[in-house]
Amino acid sequence: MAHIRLEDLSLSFPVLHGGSRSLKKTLLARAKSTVAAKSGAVGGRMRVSGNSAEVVEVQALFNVSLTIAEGERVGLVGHNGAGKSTLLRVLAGIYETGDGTLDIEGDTHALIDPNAGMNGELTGRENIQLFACRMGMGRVATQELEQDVEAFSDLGAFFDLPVRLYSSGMSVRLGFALATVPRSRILLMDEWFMAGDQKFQDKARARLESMVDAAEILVVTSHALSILRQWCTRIIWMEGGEIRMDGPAQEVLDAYEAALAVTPV
Ligand SMILES: Nc1ncnc2c1ncn2[C@@H]1O[C@H](COP(=O)(O)OP(=O)(O)OP(=O)(O)O)[C@@H](O)[C@H]1O
Repeated sequence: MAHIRLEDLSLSFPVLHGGSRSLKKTLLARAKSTVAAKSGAVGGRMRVSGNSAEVVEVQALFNVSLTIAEGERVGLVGHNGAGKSTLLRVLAGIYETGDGTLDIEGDTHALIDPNAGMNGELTGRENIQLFACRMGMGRVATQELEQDVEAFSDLGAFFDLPVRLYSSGMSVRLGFALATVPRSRILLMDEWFMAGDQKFQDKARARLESMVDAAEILVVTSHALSILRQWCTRIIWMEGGEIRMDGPAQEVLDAYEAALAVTPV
């Protein structure tokens, strides 16, 4: 049975080294008042590193423990910098779990970066062929993948031009079409996957929904609460790197929306 278990995970990023004393003082003073402001906060906690007084670090996650069982569709909500994307990256294995433990049963697929693995000098088609080669796919499977991505991304002649010439929206089309091909038991998804122009978004939504239906566990981060209400059975509300509330989707989203209504953003 697929599951995710995370115990006492804390993760911080160094953001300022040495010298700049006045900047360090300003950052720490600001951080103190931001954390105190609770739901109106932005970003993780800032503190002077325990190892070196010369390093200021952002505590992106702090003592996070959770268990996600098969069949659960979990949405992550919270203010900007609350730690949602960092948590998603930990679950995807992109960040190491320095403190704490992570136990995952089931293969994961992370829809986090639309341009992951893309080479700007190669054309869209060549990038797809390179991906197929890395995945050890045979000739027929590669051709099918190429046709699928070409049709879905709808890039016309640009499919055969170098990716560095694409607009950001065109890159999203190619990245999305490719990233949504593999199927896995655990699907981790950042909200940019719901972006794009309206025509593409409608097509993308249908493709995503079939992926979500096929996955055994979904963890998605989004500020689009209507999508979370539609897709999720459970919501984890993050605040300053910690879990503020975790429970049934409707209950947590109602509480979150009520907090947003009384807190100027
Ligand atoms: N690579 C990094 N280096 C330094 N600090 C980082 C890095 N990634 C994230 N942070 C910091 O960690 C904290 C949590 O960031 P994270 O991206 O997880 O927030 P988020 O909840 O996804 O925010 P948003 O809703 O704005 O996308 C923030 O204070 C951010 O500044």
